[in-house]
Amino acid sequence: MSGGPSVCVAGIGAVGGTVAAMLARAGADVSVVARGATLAALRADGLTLREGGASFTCRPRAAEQASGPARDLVILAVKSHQLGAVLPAVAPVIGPDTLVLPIVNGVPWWMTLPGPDGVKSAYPGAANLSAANPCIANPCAAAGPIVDPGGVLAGGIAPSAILGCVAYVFSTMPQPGVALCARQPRLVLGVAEAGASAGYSTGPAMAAVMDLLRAAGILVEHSADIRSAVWDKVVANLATNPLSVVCEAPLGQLGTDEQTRALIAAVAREGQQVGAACGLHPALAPEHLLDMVAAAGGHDTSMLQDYRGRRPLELAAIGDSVIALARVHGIAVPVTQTLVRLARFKSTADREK
Ligand SMILES: NC(=O)C1=CN([C@@H]2O[C@H](COP(=O)(O)OP(=O)(O)OC[C@H]3O[C@@H](n4cnc5c(N)ncnc54)[C@H](OP(=O)(O)O)[C@@H]3O)[C@@H](O)[C@H]2O)C=CC1
Ligand SMILES: CC(C)(CO)C(=O)C(=O)O
Repeated sequence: MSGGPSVCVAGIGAVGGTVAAMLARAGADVSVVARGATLAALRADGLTLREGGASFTCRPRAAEQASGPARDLVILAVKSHQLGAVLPAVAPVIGPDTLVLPIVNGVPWWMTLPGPDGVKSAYPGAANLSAANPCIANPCAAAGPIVDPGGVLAGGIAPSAILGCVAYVFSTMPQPGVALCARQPRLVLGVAEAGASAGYSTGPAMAAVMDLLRAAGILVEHSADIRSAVWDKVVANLATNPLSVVCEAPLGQLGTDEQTRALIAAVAREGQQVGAACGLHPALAPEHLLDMVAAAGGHDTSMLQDYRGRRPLELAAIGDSVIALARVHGIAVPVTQTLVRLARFKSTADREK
């Protein structure tokens, strides 16, 4: 990345709106991909970020389809199940030197996870990936088809371009084009693909992205084991997001009530067992997770925001993928399954009314 970095942010909701505005405020050349009411609001009134008592408005170039020269950085900030559909809108600005930063919850499509036999199985992108990149020996066999149906993402984004990312963000979008950020966003970044040790050179470019994000006011950490860092966040979301929908309660309430604390701890333990069986090293102790949840106060999880907005829930990447991996490894996850089922029932039943 040289000169002024150019960034395209796809998905201007709570997270994309926050990050795009922070980058624009720091002087980056920001363009955005948006649609519908959000696109109309961006064109009419620009993008506004509210944090603390402050408000900042910028006017990034906004379109349904990105165009122009390849960008230094493309940020994907849509729900996991929306990634496949948004990819064609940003593909024209992903060049050979573009880095792609997905700020997305759940088990990521790029994550390599061996099955119990350590052998790759029928993951749709597996054949292509392995031919293009011999380092990807064991794509996430059980979760791949769930988080990347048809292998669209695996086939469309070079593994070496992807920056692994874990997002600790507390944002909402109360009206189209207006992002509300409750506390300073924190991102953990790491080389996503399995081939770091085999000559991929995302290191210096990743450092430039980290500097850019820091200059924008985001807390940025590096993880040498991004897959385990991702798993900690998967577990946190698994333990709180479906439960937040079932209870229709903000995080702080879930983290202080004895009944819901017991459920959070039970799901966290199940999720950690699955991660450990996948060869990961989850480090987030259930007690620490409970403290974090209790400290989150009145914030609604992104899944509860979707439920309240009558939008589909991100249950595939956050719930189904973990349940599928548990099945492959022969691990029982009864509390997780129950909460995922209840959240799905509740959201589907409500949307059908
Ligand atoms: N909100 C939060 O605080 C946190 C969220 N996350 C994760 O970050 C990711 C993004 O979440 P969040 O920002 O909350 O989600 P939002 O639903 O608020 O934002 C997603 C945005 O992407 C847009 N979008 C989706 N598909 C397309 C498309 N094809 N073309 C153009 N725009 C599109 C949506 O538009 P439309 O409204 O038209 O569908 C929406 O504006 C998720 O994985 C979430 O779990 C992680 C940490 C915290
Ligand atoms: C729990 C939280 C807010 C943490 O960043 C999150 O990831 C979400 O809302 O989905």
